[in-house]
Parts: sequence; structure tokens; C-alpha cells
Amino acid sequence: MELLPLPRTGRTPVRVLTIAGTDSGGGAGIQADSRTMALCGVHAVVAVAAVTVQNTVGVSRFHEIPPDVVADQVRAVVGDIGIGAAKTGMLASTAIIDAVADVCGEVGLGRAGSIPLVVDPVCASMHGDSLLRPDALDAVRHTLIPLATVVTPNLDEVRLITGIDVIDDTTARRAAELLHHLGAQWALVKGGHLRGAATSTDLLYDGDRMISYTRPRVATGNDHGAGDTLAAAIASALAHGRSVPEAVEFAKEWVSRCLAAAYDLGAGHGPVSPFWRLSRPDNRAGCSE
Ligand SMILES: Nc1ncnc2c1ncn2[C@@H]1O[C@H](COP(=O)(O)OP(=O)(O)O)[C@@H](O)[C@H]1O
Ligand SMILES: Cc1ncc(COP(=O)(O)OP(=O)(O)O)c(N)n1
Repeated sequence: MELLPLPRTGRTPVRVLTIAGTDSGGGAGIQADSRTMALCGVHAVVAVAAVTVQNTVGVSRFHEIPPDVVADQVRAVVGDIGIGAAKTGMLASTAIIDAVADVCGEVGLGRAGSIPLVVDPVCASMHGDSLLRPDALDAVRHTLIPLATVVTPNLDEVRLITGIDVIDDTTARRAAELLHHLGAQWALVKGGHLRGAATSTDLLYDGDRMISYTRPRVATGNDHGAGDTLAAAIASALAHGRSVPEAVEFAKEWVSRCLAAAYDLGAGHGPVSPFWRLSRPDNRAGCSE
């Protein structure tokens, strides 16, 4: 696997924005995004959309940030710092999605702009706790997804957004087509929730090419934050100049290794871990000049 280059000491790294929720347990959300980005040689900038009260066993409540404060965080960092890509995660409500869509248009984020945007349409945690108001699903379909350079739903999100129950390759293809039809430039249907399979396959579609990414399934219950890690790695690779298919190829291998390196934490599901990169002997070879 060709790792993304780390910046030389004192050099300014590429920057990626995450617009998402925080996870007090540190496993998913902005915490997973920032950790992933750091280990992909990226300086993470953030727009907090919600604060969750969460640990390894579930989410007990969340607090929504006022939509104008979310949008102002985006304006503040994009204008001053500049970014090479962005991703969205938990956005919680229609009002926040609308504010994010408006500011994305204003600063040139998303498929209609010049800065690629990865949309992870987060609806619920792995424990089944809601992270999106039910009345916001229409805004996800018709406001958020049309902004996406890549949209990355898991199979529960696919069911909620498209009504398609993905059980095999045929239904995954139908779902990818429908997500593309909703307006995403690329749709990535993630297969992580097909837990009985020996492999884990994600399907990428842009209206023309249907590309499959398959890795052996990692036998672990410590898979908290896998979706965020994948989307953050895609955004990082895009910021480093990779194409969408190349970025997904990189991120798929990255998340597989993070699943293999996951650790126990608390009484529930531990987080996937990017710390394996810290002990790679070839790390310096990945440094940009
Ligand atoms: N046990 C596993 N082994 C290998 N890959 C997995 C496993 N679980 C999830 N993945 C991969 O991790 C990424 C996130 O998957 P998924 O679990 O579907 O999303 P989410 O975390 O959003 O629910 C996808 O690339 C998926 O294929
Ligand atoms: C604040 C916050 N954002 C997103 C999630 C969901 O994380 P994700 O990596 O998509 O998946 P799971 O770990 O829930 O499978 C979250 N829990 N909290």
C-alpha cells in the first residue's frame, strides 16, 4: 500500500475540513476524522455541528449547534486557512443541512464547486441510536446528496435514503444507481453491514463506471468509527491529489488495516485504530519533499 505522504517538519500540510459531530468516547465523529487525517499527513480543520454524549455502548443524547454557528466555522477556516477537500458527518437536522448547503455553495465546496466534498450521510450510531432527526431525511436526499463529490452510506443509511434493502451485488448496484440519480457525482455503497460474508465489498458508481473494492472481512467487534475513518481517508487522499477511484482504493485498504489494529475500550465496541502507521518503518519514505 502506498501511504499518503507526511509533511516534513515545519512544512504546512494539506488541509481537510470535517463538518460533523463530536464523540465524547473518542471513537467516531470528529475525533476519528481528526486522528485519521493526522496520520494521513493532513491538518484537520473542523466545523462542529453537534455534540454527542456517547461512549462505547451508545449515544445517550446530543446537542445541536446553531446552524449559523456551523456555517460561520466553515467560512472562518476556508477563507483563512484554505482546504483541499472536506467531508460531512453527523449534521443532525434539516436546519443544519440547509446552512451547510448554503455555505458550501458560497465557498465553492462540493461537486458544483472547486473543492471536493465527501458526504457521509450519518443517520444513526452502530448501537442504533439516532444521530439525525427523522424529518431531516428529505434534506439528506434532496439538499445534501446533490452536493456530494462522493456519498458514502452504510447499508442502514441506504435503506433509509433509497428504500432498497441491499442483500447482494444486484441490490447494491441498484442502490448505487439511485444514489447517483439523487445527484451525487460518485456513490459508494459500503458493504460493512453484511456481517455473514467472508469478504467486505464496497461498490463505487459515477453513472458510467461500477467499481468494486473487496477485502477479507476482519473478525472484530471493535469497529466503531469505521465509516468515519473511511470517509476521512477518502477526503485526505483527494486533498493529496488522488482521483476519486484512487482515493477510495487507498481508503478501503486504510480502513481494513485500521480494523485489524482496533483495540478494546470500555464495555462496548472499541474503535478502529490508525496508530499502526506510527510504527511503520517506511514512514519517512512517505514524506513529501
Ligand atoms: N469487519 C470488517 N472487515 C473488513 N472491512 C469492514 C468490516 N466492517 C466494515 N468494513 C469496511 O469499513 C468501511 C465502513 O463500513 P460500514 O461498517 O459499512 O460503515 P459504517 O461504519 O458507516 O456503519 C467499509 O469500507 C466497509 O467495507
Ligand atoms: C458524532 C458521531 N458521528 C458519527 C458516528 C457514526 O460513526 P460511523 O463511523 O459512521 O459508524 P459507527 O461507528 O457508528 O458504526 C457516531 N457514532 N458519532
